[in-house]
Amino acid sequence: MSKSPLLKVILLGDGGVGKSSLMNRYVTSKFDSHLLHTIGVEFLNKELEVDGRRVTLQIWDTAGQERFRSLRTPFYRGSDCCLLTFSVDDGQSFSNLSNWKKEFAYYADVKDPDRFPFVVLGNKLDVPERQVSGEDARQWCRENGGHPYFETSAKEAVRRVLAADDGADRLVHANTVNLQRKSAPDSTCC
Ligand SMILES: Nc1nc2c(ncn2[C@@H]2O[C@H](COP(=O)(O)OP(=O)(O)OP(=O)(O)O)[C@@H](O)[C@H]2O)c(=O)[nH]1
Ligand SMILES: [Mg+2]
Repeated sequence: MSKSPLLKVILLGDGGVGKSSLMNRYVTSKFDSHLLHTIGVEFLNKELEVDGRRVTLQIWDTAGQERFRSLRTPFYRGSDCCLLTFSVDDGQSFSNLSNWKKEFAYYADVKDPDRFPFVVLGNKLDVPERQVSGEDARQWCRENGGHPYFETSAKEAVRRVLAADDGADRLVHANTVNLQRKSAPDSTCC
């Protein structure tokens, strides 16, 4: 049998917006409220079936803090999809999306960023003090290339999984993001 195609997906966004938490949530049901900042990059592979075809999703989690810039940028090349992540309780992380997009396009050598499959994630939906509305985020996506937008909560997702769990020690079967989908104005994806 032929090897399943590899899809490289990279998570970018300010330090602390929850990139590592989202990646951890995708693999196990763990949520750590005292997670340490990532240094450099980490990745994991996940086998998926999309429309009847097996693919290997290779998720790259990067360090968002400015001081780690030179450690993360060499890993942008060859990405098939870029997840631009901000936190809905942090307006600055939302304002920085344009910078993340530019940084990615430059180091990944993307010729036409508006045609590249970026997906925008607004994380920490569970936090009550929201600074960025869903409408603001959707507007940014519309004006910057029509990127799909999903609201997420690494924390709430894990809570729900644990609540639904009957106590068996099992792995989470995470939702998959449909990269073909053009826009999803009201979608939430935990
Ligand atoms: N309330 C809440 N807290 C979250 C959520 N996701 C992450 N956090 C918390 O936010 C903090 C930062 O999360 P990380 O996943 O380390 O953030 P990061 O984007 O990987 O940060 P860097 O590695 O520095 O780039 C941690 O204390 C997490 O527990 C969420 O959905 N809700
Ligand atoms: Mg991290």
